[in-house]
Amino acid sequence: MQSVMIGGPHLEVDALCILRSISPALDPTKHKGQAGKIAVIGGCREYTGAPYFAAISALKIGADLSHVFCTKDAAPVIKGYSPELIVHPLLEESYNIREEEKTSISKKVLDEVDKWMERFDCLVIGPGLGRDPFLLDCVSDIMRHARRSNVPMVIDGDGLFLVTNCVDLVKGYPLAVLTPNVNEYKRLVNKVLNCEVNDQDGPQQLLSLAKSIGGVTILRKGQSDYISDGAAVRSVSIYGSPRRCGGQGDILSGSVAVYVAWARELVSKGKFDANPTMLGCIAGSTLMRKAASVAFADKKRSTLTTDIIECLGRSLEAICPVG
Ligand SMILES: NC(=O)C1=CN([C@@H]2O[C@H](COP(=O)(O)OP(=O)(O)OC[C@H]3O[C@@H](n4cnc5c(N)ncnc54)[C@H](O)[C@@H]3O)[C@@H](O)[C@H]2O)[C@@H](O)CC1
Ligand SMILES: Nc1ncnc2c1ncn2[C@@H]1O[C@H](COP(=O)(O)OP(=O)(O)OP(=O)(O)O)[C@@H](O)[C@H]1O
Ligand SMILES: [Mg+2]
Repeated sequence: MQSVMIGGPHLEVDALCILRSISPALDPTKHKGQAGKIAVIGGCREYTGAPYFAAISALKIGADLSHVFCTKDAAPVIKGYSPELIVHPLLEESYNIREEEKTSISKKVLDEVDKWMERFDCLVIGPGLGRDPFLLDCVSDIMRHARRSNVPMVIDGDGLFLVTNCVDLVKGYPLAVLTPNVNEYKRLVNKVLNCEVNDQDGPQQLLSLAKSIGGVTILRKGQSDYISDGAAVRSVSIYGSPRRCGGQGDILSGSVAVYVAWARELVSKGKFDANPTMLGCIAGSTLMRKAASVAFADKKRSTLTTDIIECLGRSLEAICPVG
């Protein structure tokens, strides 16, 4: 069993070693699906880019199948971005339904999503989800079902808005990963720890937050990404770019989802002695930051999220050649 050193007394980890150890070889004996099946739950009338960014990033990193569960308005738009994605127009927003049909529709949404649930190796909940109360209630039920099926879930974007207002959805669930940005982290600390973010001892506060929620892994995004499961704290500072265009967190959520799925399989086979969600966050963050640096080297100030997505493949190849 390879007990990968995921950081000594200091917090920085050997991120490249972990990324190489988790990235699977392309095994000719494997069949479609075995390299990972990811589902993004997000995409509404207001946002269609974020779920696309998360889902296509998962595919470009190496998942075999990438699904998007979104609202009927968002589906044709996201389908139009790419034939590679399997887009399910199943979610509903309040403006589109009558009060008296809410119960039947939320049951129908849950039944439809549930038909797929067991097949997924990791969910990404929140990119471009929006904040419609009815939609968020349906997603809450989907999360409860995912927990019962032991499906890992990366919570990002408006999924963090949902979880911050209802922490019990992830409380005590070790397969939950939260990926807050600066705003989302501040709101989570305010709500759960009932205090302000204190960067005098940021890692300790992050560890307390993860411990207080119980079991979850939190990836606090920033100039360095800090990661804690309530037991340990690690950081990833390698690579990265000074460009802060919107959408990079969506790439990260798709990247972490694939790596959590791959790490979980290796840990279940006894090949690693570490928390798969910690490993997945370290690897997912490293690859996203490498791709951002490669894209920035080329596009500089005009670097966009779509440029970074196009650099995912060559960035992984540079670190972990497919041979
Ligand atoms: N191209 C796209 O489609 C993109 C869509 N995105 C999606 O946009 C949505 C919002 O993401 P952001 O990164 O902008 O979210 P933020 O939480 O950083 O900010 C959203 C806005 O809402 C406010 N806000 C958020 N939560 C609040 C709360 N609880 N109380 C009061 N004000 C609050 C913030 O101050 C800010 O003005 C997410 O679903 C995200 O996935 C982003 O990922 C960027 C790219
Ligand atoms: N100041 C920074 N310097 C270098 N890299 C950064 C910096 N801030 C964030 N990052 C990197 O960019 C990634 C995305 O973080 P960001 O804070 O942009 O997420 P976000 O706001 O959720 O993005 P999105 O617009 O997709 O919602 C992080 O994983 C982190 O590695
Ligand atoms: Mg975000």
